[in-house]
Amino acid sequence: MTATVIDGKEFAAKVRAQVATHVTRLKTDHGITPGLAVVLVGEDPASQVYVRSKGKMTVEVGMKSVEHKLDVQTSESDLLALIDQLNKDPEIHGILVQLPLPKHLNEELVVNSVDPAKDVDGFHISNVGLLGTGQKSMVPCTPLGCLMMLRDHHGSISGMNAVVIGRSNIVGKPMAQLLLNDSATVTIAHSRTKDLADVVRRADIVVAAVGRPEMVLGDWIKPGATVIDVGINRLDAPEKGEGKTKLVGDAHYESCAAVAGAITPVPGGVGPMTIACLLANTVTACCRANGLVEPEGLTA
Ligand SMILES: Nc1nc(=O)c2c([nH]1)NC[C@@H]1CN(c3ccc(C(=O)N[C@@H](CCC(=O)O)C(=O)O)cc3)C=[N+]21
Repeated sequence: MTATVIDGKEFAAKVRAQVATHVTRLKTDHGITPGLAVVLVGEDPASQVYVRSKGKMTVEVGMKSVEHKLDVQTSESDLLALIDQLNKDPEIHGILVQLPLPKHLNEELVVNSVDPAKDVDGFHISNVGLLGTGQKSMVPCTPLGCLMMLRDHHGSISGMNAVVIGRSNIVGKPMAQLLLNDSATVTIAHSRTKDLADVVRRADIVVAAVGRPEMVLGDWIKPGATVIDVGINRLDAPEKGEGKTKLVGDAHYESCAAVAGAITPVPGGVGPMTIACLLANTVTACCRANGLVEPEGLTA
């Protein structure tokens, strides 16, 4: 069997088009422009590229984009003061603090200082608790994007066996909660799981989010299963020329695609959906802030 490729790039473009429609409606019917603020501390080149592409797409869907680039040595109190200012700013509906932060800053404290209603990353402890109890919350962008692709591909995932590999607060844990809320049978596995290959072989849905390049192999995959590859690993690619690099996922694409029923590629899979969901979350936050009906299909 050769897997159906789930095209995250195409799907993300559709999600962004839906977002744009809602932005237009908010502007023309209510005179409101959703605004997203992104805070970047330090000058990590990969983060800068990512922040730029977010800013561009935010503007493309008609929203207001604000970028705050702070020096790598910014103090915690200065960062918290900026977050406080953004929390109070009525033109800002979503706030994202790019992670990881430089070592001298307390990430938990910073994340929990964002107004939960503007927490478009869904990392605030209130949103984590709401998601964990099946209540309305802001949902982390990467898992939300994965859920949208799974729902689209399968219609319903109720009763399916899902194995999430990885237990991070950013992907693994919220992914498991979302799958559970959709009535999948969920196993959270990780690098220390005993007989990991055998655990994965039972899965109808495999979400690979361990952060180890090409770790999940084709012979771990149940024939016909769906593989969602969250990993984005940049590896040296001397075969492409000196100094060249390539992106690979946490799943070994060729061997998995030979067995799976469906698979997301890297690049062009989960990554673009993450950004689309960030924009979707900003519209959702804007609607909730203004007591308006929130868009269907853009939330969990
Ligand atoms: N508070 C916070 N929220 C985040 O959501 C967050 C963050 N911090 N820190 C950094 C990571 C990284 N991240 C990516 C999103 C999309 C692509 C993406 O679209 N990647 C393209 C490839 C891009 C390329 O070619 O390099 C793809 O997979 O097709 C990548 C990386 C969000 N992050």
